[in-house]
Amino acid sequence: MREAFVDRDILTGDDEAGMAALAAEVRALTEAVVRTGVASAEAASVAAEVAALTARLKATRRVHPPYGTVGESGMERQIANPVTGHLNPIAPPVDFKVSEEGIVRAEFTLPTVYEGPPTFVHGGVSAMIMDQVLGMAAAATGTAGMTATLETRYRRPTPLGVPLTVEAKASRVEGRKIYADGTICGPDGRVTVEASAMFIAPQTRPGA
Ligand SMILES: CCCCCCCCCC(=O)SCCNC(=O)CCNC(=O)[C@H](O)C(C)(C)COP(=O)(O)OP(=O)(O)OC[C@H]1O[C@@H](n2cnc3c(N)ncnc32)[C@H](O)[C@@H]1OP(=O)(O)O
Repeated sequence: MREAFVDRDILTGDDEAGMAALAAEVRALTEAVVRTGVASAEAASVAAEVAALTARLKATRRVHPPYGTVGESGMERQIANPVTGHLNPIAPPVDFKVSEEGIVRAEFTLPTVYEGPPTFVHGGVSAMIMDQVLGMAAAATGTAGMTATLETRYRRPTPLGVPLTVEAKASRVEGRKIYADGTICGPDGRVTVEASAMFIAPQTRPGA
């Protein structure tokens, strides 16, 4: 996976904060779009203004999304990650903390833009969040890998607009394979989603 980390611009301090503020506004815009009740003429007028803003941002483009400065983990931070990335408007974003025991945990609330069944979270969104938290739990063993398998068991509908808890931990490492399990719980503490995944670490090249 190391190759994925080369040739990235690294944002620091004010630059990262400015881009995060932009992403937060676009996130709010996205939620406003799916819930707005304005007439179509007003929607068309707003669309023209948004197109002008998009053109301003496209005036300068990076080859790849940037990373943030190296965190306490010693790893570059993927600030445009679609789950955790403050720079990515499609990320909720979810702020994970990793304990010394390797438990990865976050509390988060998902707005309407992630709706699947009426008033509940889309199952693919839950799977995406689980993939991320399980991957981070695997990485907490000291070895990150690519998701090879991801099994989700949807026990109950996951509600929108209320605090949810997600948690994961690696269960074992077998050679290049790292196994992890996790859950999403509703505000009542009951499990809504269980997931298990297996990650495969990159093959070590001779001399690498
Ligand atoms: C702090 C950082 C936190 C990061 C969190 C990130 C979370 C998000 C992670 C992702 O979303 S990654 C994106 C989704 N996953 C992919 O796109 C993976 C696509 N698949 C691949 O790239 C390769 O198939 C893979 C790297 C998974 C494996 O390729 P390899 O060439 O390294 O595997 P290889 O053929 O050498 O097989 C090694 C072992 O794994 C087994 N294996 C390989 N792929 C498998 C698979 N898909 N399912 C089950 N077993 C698999 C294979 O049978 C074999 O078992 P044995 O050693 O027991 O013989």
